[in-house]
Amino acid sequence: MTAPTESRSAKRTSAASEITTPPPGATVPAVDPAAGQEYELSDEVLGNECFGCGPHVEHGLQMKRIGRDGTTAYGEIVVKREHQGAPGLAHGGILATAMDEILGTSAWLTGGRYVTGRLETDYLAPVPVGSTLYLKAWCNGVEGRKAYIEGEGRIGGPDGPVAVRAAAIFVRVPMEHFTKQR
Ligand SMILES: CCCCC/C=C\C/C=C\C/C=C\C/C=C\CCCC(=O)SCCNC(=O)CCNC(=O)[C@H](O)C(C)(C)COP(=O)(O)OP(=O)(O)OC[C@H]1O[C@@H](n2cnc3c(N)ncnc32)[C@H](O)[C@@H]1OP(=O)(O)O
Repeated sequence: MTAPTESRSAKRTSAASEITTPPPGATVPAVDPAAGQEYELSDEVLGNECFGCGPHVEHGLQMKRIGRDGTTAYGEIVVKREHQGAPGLAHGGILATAMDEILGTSAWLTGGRYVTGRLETDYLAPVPVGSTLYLKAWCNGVEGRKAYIEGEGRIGGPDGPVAVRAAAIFVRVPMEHFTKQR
């Protein structure tokens, strides 16, 4: 019989796998003022029908972008009944969506237009319905069209317990990526 071991997620301090860890030489771009402009405009420009951040999407996450520092983005959501999986607890897919939204925000802060290519999520603690999840995401590096972004969600506030961690590759796309589908 083998001795019980600490859970893998408890030992890990980052959600990033080999795939979502930037290669040597990837750099974090200095913030382009134009990217900041997109960010300030985001509620007006995209915050309409977005499930993640649209302020009027009734059962959406209505994530609020509450701050930035360079390419680091801060946000928060309140977990609603409509976001449940197990009774009284947030659905894992909803939490992944919240992470996608805040990580995507950090990617856009690097100065390009990005879509999610790969998203990895670690769930560390259950998130009760009614709680506020405080979200933070930062850029670990950009190489070619790929931005390597990481983040976390904490229950109750910026110093609350970490409930979710995520790491992702966002891929830079031209504007036509969005316009040609319509
Ligand atoms: C999204 C918001 C748009 C609204 C715009 C308006 C205003 C914006 C204002 C503010 C925005 C603020 C925040 C945004 C917030 C949230 C974001 C939510 C994001 C989403 O919810 S977005 C939806 C889900 N997302 C998709 O719908 C993508 C579907 N997909 C594709 O459209 C293609 O698949 C694509 C384009 C990804 C690549 O296709 P492609 O042909 O252009 O390029 P290619 O395949 O060559 O990949 C190039 C390099 O990326 C590597 N690569 C690609 N995929 C990878 C993977 N999975 N794992 C590891 N590496 C990967 C390759 O390995 C290669 O690497 P290398 O260069 O080293 O060879």
